[in-house]
Amino acid sequence: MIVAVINIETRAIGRTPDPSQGEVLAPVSEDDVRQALRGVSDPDLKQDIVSLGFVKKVQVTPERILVDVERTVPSATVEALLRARCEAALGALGVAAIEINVGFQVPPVTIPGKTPVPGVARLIAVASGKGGVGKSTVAVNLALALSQSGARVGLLDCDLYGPSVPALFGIQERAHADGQKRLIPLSEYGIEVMSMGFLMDRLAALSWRGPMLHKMLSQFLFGTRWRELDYLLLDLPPGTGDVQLSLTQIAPLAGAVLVTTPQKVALRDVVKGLEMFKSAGTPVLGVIENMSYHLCPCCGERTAVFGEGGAQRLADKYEMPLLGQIPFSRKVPSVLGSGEPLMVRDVSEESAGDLTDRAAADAFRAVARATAAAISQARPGWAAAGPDAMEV
Ligand SMILES: Nc1ncnc2c1ncn2[C@@H]1O[C@H](COP(=O)(O)OP(=O)(O)OP(=O)(O)O)[C@@H](O)[C@H]1O
Repeated sequence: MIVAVINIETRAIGRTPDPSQGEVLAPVSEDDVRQALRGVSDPDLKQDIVSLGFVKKVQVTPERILVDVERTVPSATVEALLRARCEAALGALGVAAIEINVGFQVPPVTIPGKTPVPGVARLIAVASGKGGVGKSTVAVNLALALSQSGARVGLLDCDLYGPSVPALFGIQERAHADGQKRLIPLSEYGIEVMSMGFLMDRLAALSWRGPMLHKMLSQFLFGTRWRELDYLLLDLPPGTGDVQLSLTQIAPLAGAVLVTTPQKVALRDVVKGLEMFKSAGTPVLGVIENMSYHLCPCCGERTAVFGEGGAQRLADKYEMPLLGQIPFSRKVPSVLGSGEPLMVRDVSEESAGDLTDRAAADAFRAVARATAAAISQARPGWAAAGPDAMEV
């Protein structure tokens, strides 16, 4: 009994027991390990990893503790940090070797009344109230940033009348169908991409009415051979027209992000998008403010060209997160059409990338992290079908 008391004290102060003083560590149990890991907070979700259900396996022998941690958000960016936090928490247990494996699995979401998209775990709509706010640019770079964080990502260009994703990726090829008449997405920089631009002549004008648009969107979503994607991003046309309404009806959206600039006119139209998603039961993950500010490449001085704080005020008013602020970047527009989005370019100082490009790339990475965290906790279907609607 006395030994046990000494042991508890020994663990609590985190030092190696001294056998000459009669200190012997009692065998560490799985419960001890889980208890210690309750003190480890997930860097993105800000909750302890045990309550989040991320601790999947604990194995304890007198010489070694093995822990498998499986997150629901891509882990590449936080793997080392989380491993270090776990090691620090378990170090006090006094076992010689500690092995922590960190991985992730994005669990698929099923929304009652909506057909799942084969091969896709979570669909995220990228929408804007106004045209020209940089929605497609954000969608492409967000897809790349998510992919760089370890996720398998696809991008569906839902702008049937004016597809811009092929130009942003620099894809000239046409898409083909397989033996079962399913469209095969094109692949660029590790992203699976499908767009109307891969099926028709770039210059051909399309004039379809609602039912035809609906049919084409269904074909793109359910008739494309997506290959085990964690996230499929849908780049919506601006506004709240036929395509957006069709998509909110048929696509099992796990969430939506709204892209805006800081200008009043753009912000005002974001609210319409917000209402549209709300009435469809699609959680709005947050707002992304693009062209937020300009950084002087020489001195780093920040200028709010279109005004300051607009998206933050909107986010506060409608109780949604501001997922990030993306500054003007010289490399974003200059590469339009050349097929090299900012997130695949080397913008390091050594390669003569300037401050504005590095700031934009950092902002896209931060937006991707915030979006992945938000989608992992989103509860689609609540507004439409009540809190029990979602099955994960
Ligand atoms: N952060 C940025 N810095 C500099 N230029 C940008 C930035 N974001 C977007 N742009 C430029 O703004 C223009 C509009 O961008 P984009 O085509 O992505 O907008 P959009 O909202 O998708 O437009 P639409 O929906 O009307 O097609 C493009 O020339 C693009 O290069």
